[in-house]
Amino acid sequence: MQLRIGNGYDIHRLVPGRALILGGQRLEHPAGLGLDGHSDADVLVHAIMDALLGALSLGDIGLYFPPDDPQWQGADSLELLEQVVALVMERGWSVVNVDSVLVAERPKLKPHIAAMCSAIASRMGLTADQVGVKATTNEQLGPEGREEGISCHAVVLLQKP
Ligand SMILES: Nc1ccn([C@@H]2O[C@H](COP(=O)(O)O)[C@@H](O)[C@H]2O)c(=O)n1
Ligand SMILES: C[C@@]1(CO)OP(=O)(O)OP(=O)(O)OC[C@H]1O
Repeated sequence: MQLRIGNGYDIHRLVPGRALILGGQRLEHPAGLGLDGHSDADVLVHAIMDALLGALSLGDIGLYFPPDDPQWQGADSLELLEQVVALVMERGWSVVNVDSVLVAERPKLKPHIAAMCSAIASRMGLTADQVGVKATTNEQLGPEGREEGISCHAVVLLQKP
């Protein structure tokens, strides 16, 4: 059996007047902020997509969904994730597991983690226990700590018989 590992990272700015969508869940920010981007700016799903592509040296999400292409304006990142998983599966690979960490000062993400795992797992053809989503503050340090943005790191493991 062959194994491949991939890692992904993304960060988006927190701004007024935008929705806050993480792992496909629409959340409320206490200051009414949301994530800016060409798509729905779901940093968690973007980091997972980049980890999947990275595991097979297939480039990054900007290659498949260019940020200057109007086709992806307001895109639902979970739908893009389905397309990236298809690229992986058509090459004979399957996902062993996904792990990720969201860096966000607010809102409290813990109550939403299970829903994020279920939504991501269902779009990836996995069970929720194959998808890890964790959250940490940045202890008020750096851009995430100043609530200028939310970032996410993700890793995936792929296997091929
Ligand atoms: N936006 C967040 C950040 C953190 N959590 C949870 O709180 C725990 C402690 O966070 P620290 O940054 O102080 O280590 C963390 O392990 C998460 O369970 C959260 O729910 N939402
Ligand atoms: C999926 C895309 C599509 O525009 O989303 P964006 O909201 O632009 O987010 P970013 O992580 O900056 O780049 C990835 C893009 O491919």
